[in-house]
Amino acid sequence: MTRGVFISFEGIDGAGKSSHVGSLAQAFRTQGRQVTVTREPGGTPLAEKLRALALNEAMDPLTEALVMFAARRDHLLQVIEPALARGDVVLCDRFTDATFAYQGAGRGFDLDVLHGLERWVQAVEALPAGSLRQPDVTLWFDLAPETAAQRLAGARVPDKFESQPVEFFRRVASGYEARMQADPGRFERIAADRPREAVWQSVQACLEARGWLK
Ligand SMILES: Nc1ncnc2c1ncn2[C@@H]1O[C@H](COP(=O)(O)OP(=O)(O)O)[C@@H](O)[C@H]1O
Ligand SMILES: Cc1cn([C@H]2C[C@H](O)[C@@H](COP(=O)(O)OP(=O)(O)O)O2)c(=O)[nH]c1=O
Repeated sequence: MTRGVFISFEGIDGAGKSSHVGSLAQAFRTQGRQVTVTREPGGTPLAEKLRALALNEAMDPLTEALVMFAARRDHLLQVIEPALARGDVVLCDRFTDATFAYQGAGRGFDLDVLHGLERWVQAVEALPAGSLRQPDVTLWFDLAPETAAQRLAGARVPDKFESQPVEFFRRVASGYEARMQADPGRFERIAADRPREAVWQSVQACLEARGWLK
């Protein structure tokens, strides 16, 4: 049976990642793969309710981290694990790196606590004890916060995170950088400051190089 592949998309708000999720799903489907497209926080009825709270209500950083990980646990068990077990390609718009980048680096919340939550939440039955479910590859759309802010201006009504100042997103970007340093083999850094077509070529090239797209 075909092995499932778990691909996450990361980057600061406005980096341009969502534009490529649908194109990648189409590319995999064209090659005969079943694709599950999903997002975090969200992806299940419960996790979508938690998303609405996390994106719209003020809360302290620990509460925010717990809400993100609670949504993630439900999403993993209900959607991601069954899809991987079926052999699907799972395309997930954000995963745990976003919690380290936004709650950890952005809000300054304790990284040790986040590591602890990661260990609890991402231990799943399909993996041996001690291993965690992580994406097979994480596409990090890297863009200067000023450029992302220009792209977002007028594009949509900002939520709680999108209305943060440029300084916040500088910290978030440094959080992504740190996650990449800690697990370089998992990350593909995509230079997102180029026209959409050039960014798309890079996305395809990364997945071809890993043998997942032909
Ligand atoms: N390569 C690009 N160049 C210019 N604008 C872009 C590019 N990619 C996306 N955009 C625009 O930038 C905004 C944010 O893109 P989006 O895909 O929603 O970002 P994200 O999902 O990372 O928050 C949208 O208005 C989108 O049309
Ligand atoms: C998954 C996750 C997202 N977030 C934030 C990042 C984004 O600002 C927001 C939602 O992400 P996203 O779905 O990318 O927003 P949009 O659909 O508006 O492009 O949640 C966290 O703070 N922590 C997390 O763990």
